[in-house]
Amino acid sequence: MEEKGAEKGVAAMAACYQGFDPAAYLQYNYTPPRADFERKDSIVPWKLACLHRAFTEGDVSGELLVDIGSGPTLYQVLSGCEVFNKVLLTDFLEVNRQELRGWLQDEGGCSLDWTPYLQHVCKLEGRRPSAWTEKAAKLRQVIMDIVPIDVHCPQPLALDILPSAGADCLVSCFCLESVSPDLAAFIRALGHIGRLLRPGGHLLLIGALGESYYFGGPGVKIPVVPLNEAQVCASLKESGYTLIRLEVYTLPQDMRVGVDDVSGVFL
Ligand SMILES: C[S@@+](CC[C@H](N)C(=O)[O-])C[C@H]1O[C@@H](n2cnc3c(N)ncnc32)[C@H](O)[C@@H]1O
Ligand SMILES: O=S(=O)(c1ccc2c(c1)CN[C@@H](CF)C2)N1CCSCC1
Repeated sequence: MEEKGAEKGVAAMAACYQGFDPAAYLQYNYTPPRADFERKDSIVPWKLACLHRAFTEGDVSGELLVDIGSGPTLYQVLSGCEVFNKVLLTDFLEVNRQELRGWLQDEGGCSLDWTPYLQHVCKLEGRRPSAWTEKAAKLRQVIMDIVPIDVHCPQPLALDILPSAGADCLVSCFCLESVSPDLAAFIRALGHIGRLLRPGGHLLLIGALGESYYFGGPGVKIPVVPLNEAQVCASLKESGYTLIRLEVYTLPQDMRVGVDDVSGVFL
């Protein structure tokens, strides 16, 4: 009976995503006030700096970086694309894969101008902001494919996608807690994606704290598993990960703009 309940919850989540609107989602989360590069307490500089440090400090390295549940966004691989020769983007929805292909083909077919993000990461790397065109070219060069994924499947990707050894690094942002009907499904999904990773590989997991819903488009209210720090740590441990570092950012009041009820972000 329990299995049937889990399958029903996952199916209900998939149904919620049928109305997901990439352009609206980008507008809600990746434009000011949340994405305000002039504000010192904006979440963007913090998030991009965390990703820059994670990809450049310590021993995160190798050949293949896989982004789990990319959605229509690219910020999460702007540092990693300088460290890995191959980047695989993945998402459950064709509308998001199409949005990413639009950027990749560089024919104006995407809903958000990622230039400020590219310029900011160039600054973090000690390069002049005008090097953003080189970074964009680098990212287009290393993205090997944009493929379907389902983190609720024990085998989330098609069998022939990854090398037999697995990926050297996974990054996943605001995905698992936003697609899981409950905490048990969140933990199972952590285990499923862990099987894509080679032994000793790294997972950079970014997510929402205290969030119970978000809008994936006008009127598209999507339930989220509300997590606290302790649940994140316990879930990682239960699914076989060794936690290296956890950082938390508390969203300023004026960044709570009605598109969700998130209170913080962890990485
Ligand atoms: C909140 S968005 C996160 C997007 C992006 N990573 C970001 O940082 O903004 C959650 C993403 O998970 C995807 N998704 C939905 N169901 C999924 C599933 N079963 N497996 C993997 N991804 C799924 C959605 O299509 C959506 O792009
Ligand atoms: O932290 S954000 O404000 C952000 C970005 C994306 C999301 C949320 C928050 C909370 N709801 C999630 C629903 F899944 C999606 N942010 C937006 C600017 S760039 C860094 C990430």
